[in-house]
Amino acid sequence: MASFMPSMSTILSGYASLSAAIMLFRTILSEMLPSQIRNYIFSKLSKSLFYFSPNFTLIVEQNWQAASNQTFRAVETYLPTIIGTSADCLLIGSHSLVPHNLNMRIPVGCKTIDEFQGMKLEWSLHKETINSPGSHRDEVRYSYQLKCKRSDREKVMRSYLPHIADTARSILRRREKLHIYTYEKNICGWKSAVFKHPATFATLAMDPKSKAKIIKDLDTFVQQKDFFQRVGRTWKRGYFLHGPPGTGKSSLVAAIANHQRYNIYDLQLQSVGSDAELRRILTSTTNRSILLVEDIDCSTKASRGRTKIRDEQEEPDQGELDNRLSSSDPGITLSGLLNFTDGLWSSFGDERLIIFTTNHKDKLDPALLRPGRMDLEIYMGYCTFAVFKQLANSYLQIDNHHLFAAIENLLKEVSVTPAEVAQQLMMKSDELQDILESFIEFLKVKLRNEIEGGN
Ligand SMILES: Nc1ncnc2c1ncn2[C@@H]1O[C@H](COP(=O)(O)OP(=O)(O)OP(=O)(O)O)[C@@H](O)[C@H]1O
Repeated sequence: MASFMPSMSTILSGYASLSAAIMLFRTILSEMLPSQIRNYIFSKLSKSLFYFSPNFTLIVEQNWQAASNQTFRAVETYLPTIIGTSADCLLIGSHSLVPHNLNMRIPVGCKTIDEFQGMKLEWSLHKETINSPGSHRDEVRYSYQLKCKRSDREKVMRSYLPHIADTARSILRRREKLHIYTYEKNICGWKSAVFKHPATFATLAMDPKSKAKIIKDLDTFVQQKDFFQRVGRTWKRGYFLHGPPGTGKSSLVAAIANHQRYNIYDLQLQSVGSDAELRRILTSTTNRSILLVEDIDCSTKASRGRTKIRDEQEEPDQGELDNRLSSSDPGITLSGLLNFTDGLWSSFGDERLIIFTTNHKDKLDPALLRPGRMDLEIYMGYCTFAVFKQLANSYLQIDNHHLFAAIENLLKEVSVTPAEVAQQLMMKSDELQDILESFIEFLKVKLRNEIEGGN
């Protein structure tokens, strides 16, 4: 046994040779190699050594308890900011040919290293295809994996993950591109497109007091996180927009999205088969977004059913209403809809707006508009003189004109929508006088038709 043991002098001489070799190697590196090559070798060496040391893995899946996982979203937003030379492969793409406008992500199976407060953190993206029984379509799920040293685990949880959440939040707040999502029944999910609607509160013509009230409401809402938490309510707000077609309801939604920098989930309730499907769809929406249900009067069995029921009896109880609405044909029930404004909707998500629009408020079930359900009711009406002046300022860049008095008088008598006024003011002529005279003529004809139609 002793014969296999090296002697002390052998160990010492071996140690001396190794030290000399390391010193020589370091001298060669620092004196003979340029600093860039030196740094490159050190970074490769430390990266290789690091690969052997991580022994703790954190997994961030796309969904968390049946809803979209906000940590996944934060990581997805954060990683492009740290992808540097350490990534072995990159996924790139863009929505325009503007130089420097490339988006970067790590592709599935590739790795990138982040450094934070002296820790090395290795990220990778993974994909899993799940064959759900009874469904003809495979489900694809993504997850991020974070590998680090076990000894760094506490620091990762305490400092690194909050750092990712903070960075992602501030990126999302000044996100350049907004998206509009529409629900596609055939893929059972949301399909996104870049949202580029130019409407803003500056271009939207509406009663100045109402406009100021909405802007104040929105600005207050974003600052109320602590308030909602304190009073035990979900951080959400509901707006109900109504008025005739062409009065700017969609433009107002776009102005709100641009003001808040919120994505829009545009939900056509007709495309949703059942309350269960509605719940699934809604839990896959993200925070800081608008859930938009346009033309709610013609999109639910809730509103259609009500008319039928109203003919039969005055106040059906909720259970009866559900049964009637769901027994024959599938679709969303009134209670399903109310569940996402009050019940279910209140139980998940942060910083969300829900907006219903209709051209026919009178066709809606009053239960939808009961106090406490929608926080703000906004009427978008026919063009008043104040609204006309805003449109004239936008389209013609004028604040006054001697023909304004005639227009003011006519607008008191004619029902004309801002969309119609905008169309008239876009008339192709260099002469302001021609445009306004032609607009006056348009109003007179409309007035004549209204009078004749009324007789
Ligand atoms: N209040 C307004 N301010 C500025 N432009 C407006 C306004 N209302 C309408 N417009 C112009 O008319 C177009 C159509 O308006 P918009 O679609 O917003 O009306 P709407 O009330 O949503 O109509 P609908 O009920 O038919 O969907 C807009 O793209 C915009 O150019």
